[in-house]
Formats: sequence, structure tokens, C-alpha cells
Amino acid sequence: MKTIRWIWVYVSKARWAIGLSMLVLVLGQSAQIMAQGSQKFLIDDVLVGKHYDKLKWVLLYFTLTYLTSYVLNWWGRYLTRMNGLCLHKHMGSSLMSVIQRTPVSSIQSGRTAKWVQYFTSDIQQVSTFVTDELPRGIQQLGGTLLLIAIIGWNSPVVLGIVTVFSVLYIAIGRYFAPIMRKQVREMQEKRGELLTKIEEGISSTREVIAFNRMAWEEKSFRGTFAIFFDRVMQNGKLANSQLLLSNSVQWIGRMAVLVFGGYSVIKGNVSIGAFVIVYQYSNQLFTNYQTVFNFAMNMSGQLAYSDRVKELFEQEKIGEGTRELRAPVKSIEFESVTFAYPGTERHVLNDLDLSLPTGRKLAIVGASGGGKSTITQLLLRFFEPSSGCIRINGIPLSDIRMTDWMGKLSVVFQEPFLLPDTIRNNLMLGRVGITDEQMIDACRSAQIHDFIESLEQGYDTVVGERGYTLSGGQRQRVAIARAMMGDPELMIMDEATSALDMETEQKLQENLDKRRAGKTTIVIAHRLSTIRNADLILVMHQGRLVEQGTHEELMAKDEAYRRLVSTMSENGAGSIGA
Ligand SMILES: Nc1ncnc2c1ncn2[C@@H]1O[C@H](COP(=O)(O)OP(=O)(O)OP(=O)(O)O)[C@@H](O)[C@H]1O
Repeated sequence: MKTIRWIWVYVSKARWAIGLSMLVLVLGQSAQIMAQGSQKFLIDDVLVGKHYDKLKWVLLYFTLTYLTSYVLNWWGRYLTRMNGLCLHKHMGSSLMSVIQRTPVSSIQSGRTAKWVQYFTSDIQQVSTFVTDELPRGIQQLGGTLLLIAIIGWNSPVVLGIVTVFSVLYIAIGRYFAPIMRKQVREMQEKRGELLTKIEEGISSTREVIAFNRMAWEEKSFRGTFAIFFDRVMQNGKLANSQLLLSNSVQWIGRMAVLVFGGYSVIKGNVSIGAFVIVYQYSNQLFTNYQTVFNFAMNMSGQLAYSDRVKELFEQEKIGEGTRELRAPVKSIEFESVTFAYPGTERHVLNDLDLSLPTGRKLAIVGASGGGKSTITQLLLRFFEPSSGCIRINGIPLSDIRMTDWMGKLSVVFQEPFLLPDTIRNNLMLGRVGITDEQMIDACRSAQIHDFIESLEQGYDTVVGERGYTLSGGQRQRVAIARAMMGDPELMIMDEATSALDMETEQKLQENLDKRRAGKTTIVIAHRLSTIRNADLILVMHQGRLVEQGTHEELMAKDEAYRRLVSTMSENGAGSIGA
């Protein structure tokens, strides 16, 4: 019931269009039944009654009713198709915004293929059900009622026979419906797992070949496929058993109608014409009952699809925040922030108090796993603190309107994601109001313009899936240029230059420092060269801030920071804390 109420929220927006399609289909089916009825007049009045002058009226009646049914059925099908596509589009865009508000933890824990399945299969099933199968179900129901009325009027006994056998048919359907629903749900889950397996297989091709694990991969795929196959077969067996039982019941019913009808004609109780159409209508009624109950059974399966989509739509979402943030960012404060990743116990940040001065270059350093990137994730609101509060200009971050906050910052991750698209589109990411000059200027600052220009198609060169046609360092520089474009108030660089050689990095840093003067840049890095000239260096250790100051101040202190730097000097690797 809850699922139906949930679907109604979407359906109600298109209720007039869906209602119209139902009406048109019901009228179409009624016209079809009326057209069939012309046989009675043809047999009884024209052929048996020898009133040949009535032939033209019978033909006119048949032509009009048949043409009406043809036009209405065509229009009904057109409407259902159009409504289906509209609802699919509407649900798809709602799902997209649900995904964008879903905590990153849920996205990361579910596989990409699972999300693809929601879009391609589940949502399509739900919208087809609502806009196509449901109107057709109603159409069949309307036709069924009309047939019941006509048959009941002509021969209540025949109606009784058809109804008794159909009740038996219903009983079989009802028995199988819940088992079918459970099986369809399981089958859907296994299909999702199979898609995930295929996606994993394709993504890991490089590693699988490099480690000669082809046989292992194949075995694992076969295992997953076997489970899916098993569920499909189980479902097929169940559907067959149900079909066998219900078909037998129907055939016995048809024979009973034929015997009774023939007997009535011999006895002279009904005309031949009435017998012919009552027999035809009762056969049709059997089929209609079948369609209506198939629809009822299918509805259970369809509700399973809707259940899955509904669960997704109703899962936890990141609060959008309602407070405006138009003023420049003057303060970023972490107040006793404690954080553990969802599903884990360990506190990655422990009662962290942090005050990040704005308008300056800040560096966060510390041993690997100390919680540096976690700070970025919290600032991006990928996760919410387990306790404590992050405040921007004194306002809790969770209260600030997401679009206001995200409009003020940009971020570069260590492994940036590039779309399989042109370099230009990867840089622009759909943003408007950025000119080509600004784009090129950012690329110059990121030390990537000359490389892009050296490519045959320059900025219109298409990079492969995830940007595989570029090196790691080139990808990082494209991502840095992308973040610099539009000169955001706050820029976060999380290990953003780790793949660059020293010389390129140094030039890039100089450009970045010039470009970002007076703006807030947070740099998370292990390389001394990247952080040395920061206005403030924050040293993290096991989720706490243990030291802060400039490079010189911290070196003079001879504590955690100096120890990190000395490790670097000793191993000569040029990086600290890694
Ligand atoms: N999605 C996640 N789920 C569970 N634990 C995580 C997740 N991401 C990070 N962690 C854990 O949180 C801890 C802090 O990770 P974080 O990435 O913040 O460290 P870091 O200081 O940036 O490390 P590095 O310098 O190696 O990048 C690590 O122990 C890591 O294993």
C-alpha cells in the first residue's frame, strides 16, 4: 500500500494524461466488442431471417464500430507510449538528484552497475507499468465488465460456467502471486550482482591480464552467472506450472460452454447468431479474465521493482541546508569534530578543534592515514561529522545552502576523474560564463597549455575513458586548471601534484601562489616543496591537530613537524609523512 501511495506521488502529476489514455483504451476495446456483435445481426437477420436489405446497415454498423475501435486503440497506444517516456524522464531526473544528495558512503558502498540498473531497468519497469500496463489492465477490466453484461443478458448459464472456471483460474493465480513476487525480486537482485560482476570484470581488465588471472576471473563470472541462471530457471519453472494448471481449467470451461450452447440451439432456446457471438464472447471473456489476472500477478512483480526504487528514493539524504551564504568566507572552524566513517568504529578525527584562517595558503601535513583527506571530505559535505560542528562564518556548515557553499569552493583530488570527452569539456564541466581566454589562462598557470596545444586537435582532443590517454601528471594538471578557472574563494588541493616532476611542480606552485594571492588555498601534501612556503602549516596526527605555524616556526620547535621533515631528509624521498 505504501508503495502504491509512493507511486501515486509521481503518477498524480500526469494523472490527466494517464486517465485519458485509460479512457481511450476502454472505449477502443468496447468499440471492438460492439463490432464483433455485428455477426449476430448478419447470421440471424440477414442470413437466417433472409432480410437481405438489412445487409447494408449491418455493414455500416460494422465499419463504423471497427474504424472507431481502430482509431481509439491506435491513439491509446500512442498516449501510453508518450506517457511512459515522460514518466521515465521525470523519474530519471528525480533519481539523479537523489543520487547527488545521497551520502558518498552509500554511493561508494554500492557498485556503479547497481545504479545503472536503477536507471535502465527498474525505473523503466515502474514507468512502463504505470503508464502502459496499468491502462491496459483497466482496458481489459472495462472490456471484461462489458462482456459479462452482454453474456449475462443472453445466457446467464454460460456466464455462470465461465465465471466458475474463471474463479478456479483466479485461485491458481492468487496462490502463485506471492511466490512469483518473491522470485522476481530475487531475480532482480541477482541480475544486479551479475551486472556488477561484468562492470568489475571490464574495469579490472588491466590487472587481470597483468597478473595472469584470466581463468580466475572467468570462474568468478561463471559462478555469478550460474546463480542468476538458477533464479531465472526457478522462475520459469514456477511460471510453467502455473500456466499448465490454468490452461487446463480454461479448456474444460470452453468445452462446457460449447456443449451447453449447442444443446440450447438444438432445443431452440437461442438463435444460431446469439450462440455464435455468446461463444465468441465467452472465449474472449476467458482470455480477458486471464489478462486481468495475469495483470494482477504481474502487478506483484512490478511492485517488487517499485519497492526497490522507492527504497532508493527514501534512503538517507544529505540535508540541503537553508541558510544563505552570500558574504565572503571569513572563517572556517572545526569545533570538537569527531568522525568515524559509516560502518566503522574507529574515530578518524578525534575531538578536532581547528581554525582555518582565510585569504591565505594553508597546508595540512601528517603521517599517512592521519585524517587529512577526511577534512576535505567533511568540507565537501560528502560526510557529516559524528559529533561536533564545522562552522563557516559562524554558521553550521550543515545549515548552509549546499549550492551557496559549493559555489565558493573547488577541489582537486589526487586521482582526478576525467570524462571520456574533449579536454575543453573536461575543463568547463558545463559551467557557463567562463571565456576561452580564462580557460587558456588557467591552463597556462597549471603548466598544461603547451601540452594541450601540441595535440593535433588541441582543446578539442578527446581523452579516453577516465582520461586514460593522458599521463597521471597531465590528468592532475588538467584537474588543477579546472579548479583554478573561475578563481574560487576556497580551493582545496588534496595531493593534487603528487604525480608531477619537481621542476613542473615548482613552476606550477609559483603560478598558483601568484594567482591565489589573497584567496584561501588548502594544500594537503607530503612533499616539502609543496608546503614549505605556506602561510600556515597544520600538522595532523591520528585525527588531532598537534602543531601549527610556519615552516620556520615549526622547524624551530623541534617537535612533530621537524620529525616528519627529518624522515624525508633521511630517506631522501623528498616527501614527508608518506
Ligand atoms: N571511505 C572510508 N571508509 C572507511 N575508512 C576510511 C575511508 N576513507 C579513509 N578511511 C580511513 O580513515 C583514515 C584517515 O584517512 P585519510 O584519507 O583522511 O588519511 P590521510 O591523512 O589523508 O592519508 P594519506 O596521507 O595517506 O592520504 C585512514 O585510516 C583510512 O583507512
